[in-house]
Amino acid sequence: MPVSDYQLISAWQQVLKLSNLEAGQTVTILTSSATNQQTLLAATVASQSMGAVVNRLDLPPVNAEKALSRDPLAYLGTTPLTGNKAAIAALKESDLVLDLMTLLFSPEQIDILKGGTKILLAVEPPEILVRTVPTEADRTRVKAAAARIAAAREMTVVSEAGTDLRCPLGEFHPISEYGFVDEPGRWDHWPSGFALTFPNEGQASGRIVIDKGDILLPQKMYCSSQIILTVENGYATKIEGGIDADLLNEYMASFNDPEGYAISHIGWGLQPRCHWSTLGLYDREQTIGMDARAFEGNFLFSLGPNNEAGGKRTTACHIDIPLRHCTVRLDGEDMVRNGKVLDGGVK
Ligand SMILES: O=c1ccc(O)c[nH]1
Repeated sequence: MPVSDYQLISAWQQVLKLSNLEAGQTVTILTSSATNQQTLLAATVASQSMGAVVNRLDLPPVNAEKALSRDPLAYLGTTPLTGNKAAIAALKESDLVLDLMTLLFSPEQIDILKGGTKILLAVEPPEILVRTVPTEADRTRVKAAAARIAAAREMTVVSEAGTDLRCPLGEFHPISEYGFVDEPGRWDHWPSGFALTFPNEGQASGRIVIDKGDILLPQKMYCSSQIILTVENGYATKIEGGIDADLLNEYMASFNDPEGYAISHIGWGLQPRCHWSTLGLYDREQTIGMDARAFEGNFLFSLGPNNEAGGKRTTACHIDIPLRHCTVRLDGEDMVRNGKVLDGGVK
């Protein structure tokens, strides 16, 4: 249901304060044709209320003829910034970019962050943003979980449904997503609340069972039958099951890119204000499904790119798959047990 402009402006002011926005700094709000107009208004007013110099950079949409979905996270890599030197220059000159368009997993985003610019992605509907306004406590939990991942050499995941996955770690640093950008060069996503990393290139192995009720994104569907992934040398070499497996297989085959079958990020959800059931209450195009990615105790894995963490793999195909009822271990210690976050996983 709708939130008032006052509520959304207040939420943006809290996020900008947590992001250490200072008077006189430059904020550039990145928009495109799908940008939520109330979010744009609230981000603009909140930035101005804190004394920032505010710009808006509106870019024409791209990829519509290539993507099979209108979800901005469904077709990654090229963005309206690709080859757009003037736009990139403006963002590099900004202290803070509020991305109301979606740059995720783009080489341009990585390049802009290198110069110290902060980027905050925020494209969920206003009422979801207000419900999931980040807090210092979110940052504390997520960073503690990321520190556990940074110290680990192996993540293993098992479930009663039959998941039995082994991911050697160490090649990539973990990524904390807690909803605000408090350090120069940081990217984050509001809403969020999860820690993730990437398996060492080519080393993930075992089996992943996507069980009934587990979620496929960007399909935005709860599986009604099991999908069994065989994982060898870092790639899903077989995707087997019934109609749900057929839907996933056909969608991924449409990219005609073997790199789309690589295991991408792996981690677990830590956001108590996000819920597994929320996806079923929205039409597909009303949300990008961040409740599904961040709900506390999920095991979130994905297929596709790893350039976000410094890997070489860029592919347009990106599938996020949050699983319930998994046990996630780091070097043999339970972080999440059957879908419940334990002390180690930063309860
Ligand atoms: O915030 C996000 C969203 C999608 C994704 O794959 C990673 N992090």
